[in-house]
Amino acid sequence: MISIRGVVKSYPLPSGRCTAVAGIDLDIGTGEFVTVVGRSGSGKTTLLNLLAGIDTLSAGEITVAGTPVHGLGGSALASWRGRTIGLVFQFFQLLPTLTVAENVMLPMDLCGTRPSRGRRTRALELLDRMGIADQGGKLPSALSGGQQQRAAIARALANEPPVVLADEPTGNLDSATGDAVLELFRGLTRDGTTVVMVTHERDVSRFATRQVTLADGRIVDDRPTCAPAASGISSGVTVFGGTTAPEPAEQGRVS
Ligand SMILES: Nc1ncnc2c1ncn2[C@@H]1O[C@H](COP(=O)(O)OP(=O)(O)OP(=O)(O)O)[C@@H](O)[C@H]1O
Repeated sequence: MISIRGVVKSYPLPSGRCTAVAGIDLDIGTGEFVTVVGRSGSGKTTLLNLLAGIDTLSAGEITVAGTPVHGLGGSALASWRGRTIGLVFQFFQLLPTLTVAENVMLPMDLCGTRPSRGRRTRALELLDRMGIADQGGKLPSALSGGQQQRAAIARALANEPPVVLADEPTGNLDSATGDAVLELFRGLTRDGTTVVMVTHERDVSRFATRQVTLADGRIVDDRPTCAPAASGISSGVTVFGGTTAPEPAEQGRVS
């Protein structure tokens, strides 16, 4: 699903060049749940941004779902990203003036996926799957941090992307709510979605299938984890909404 070959990313600085990614080769298969860990400044976010085509390569090649990302630009890149990549961020990045349902509809609006009548239905289905069906009409600011991240994940899934890229998605959540997010990602992989997640937390091996460690822009470790088989989404289980993420724990989250 993802092929990374000889990837380098450097930034010009007044004092010289900063090499954030210093030569990475990596293959990630369909349905893998890969965590990318490493010290601050090791190049994790840069690598994720390169995968999403948010940043441009200095050297090398990246192919995602059969498309050479390095060969795309402008509207073709934006269209490809909208249909292929679901992005999840630490601070949710929901548009504050749109309702939660409208936020989830946004990727479909931008990419023209589904007839416009079907977009709201799809958004409400996704919110239901995330356990926040009753929050669709509210503005994001009315939701807890955990609920906002569920909404952001619903938005990321709107166009049924084969790849989800998440940058510290649990960094702003308490541990129970964060675990529920990780459980959700694990459930997605059962349906064949590939998940790559940057995290500072090393103790996520029970959710992910593989852990890649970066140092100074290079891979210094790449190993399978002992995560049990994925479950959840495809079996119809609501990952959130009280079954695996009890509300009392979420009330303690940072919002
Ligand atoms: N736009 C930029 N211009 C110049 N240098 C940059 C830029 N973006 C990142 N860097 C540098 O590249 C290196 C890698 O940064 P990156 O954000 O990828 O690391 P990270 O592992 O994600 O760090 P953290 O865990 O703190 O988020 C750092 O030295 C950073 O200062």
